[in-house]
Amino acid sequence: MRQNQLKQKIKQGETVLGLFMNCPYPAFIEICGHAGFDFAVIDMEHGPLHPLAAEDLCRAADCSGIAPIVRVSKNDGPQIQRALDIGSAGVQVPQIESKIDAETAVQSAKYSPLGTRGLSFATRAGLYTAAGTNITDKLNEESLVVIHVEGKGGIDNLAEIVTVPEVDVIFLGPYDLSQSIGIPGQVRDPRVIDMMQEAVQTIRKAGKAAGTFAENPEIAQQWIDAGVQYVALGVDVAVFLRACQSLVKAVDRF
Ligand SMILES: C[C@H](O)CC(=O)C(=O)O
Repeated sequence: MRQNQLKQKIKQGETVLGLFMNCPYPAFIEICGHAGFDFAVIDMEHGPLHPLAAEDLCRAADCSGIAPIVRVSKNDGPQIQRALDIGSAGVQVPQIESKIDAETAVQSAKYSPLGTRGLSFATRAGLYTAAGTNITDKLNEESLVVIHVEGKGGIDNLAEIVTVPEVDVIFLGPYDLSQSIGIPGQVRDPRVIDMMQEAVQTIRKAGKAAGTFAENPEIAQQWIDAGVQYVALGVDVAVFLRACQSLVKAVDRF
């Protein structure tokens, strides 16, 4: 899948499946593409990734047609710009609490006239040599903007947040949501699930795509059935941990 096909798929109402990547090893993201994932979230919020490693992950993603999306550590213009300059197909911006937060994220992600993203083509996204050409409209069109609503404040302001143009996906973070209502980590608690289900309806009614995180395929399926289109199924390190645990458990060592 070419990078911009992710956005097309989402716009056509298809469900897309990805996972979070914390590991800097390019082969892992390439393998995820071969496995059939549509996107990988290169996690610069909770992962230990250096920008050079993130750029190599974007490069490796292109080898197997998986769309690399960078999650920045906060709603910060320079970070969002760099994430797109290194060749990601889009950005995920955490902790959006208000309409102004969402507008700020869009401004940082888009070139004029939609935003204030700084312009240099001496970047991977600019193919290093594209100076003098006019591809800002194309890059604006292709870049995917995913915002995280993951606190009670964001949920309270969701009806306004969903009106912001150029936001493609509103990602509900179950862990941060659970923490924001005083039950940290209890992502299967009905209070979290009810809040998320209601949010999915608000997002869909506004014509946006809803996204979320699922720890396993059963939970992913439940959210897909509830109308979530952009599903991050696990985190690379946790997937590796579970695989290691099942190997160790499978051998009888007396
Ligand atoms: C795997 C992610 O960190 C999920 C997330 O953002 C959440 O709050 O949940």
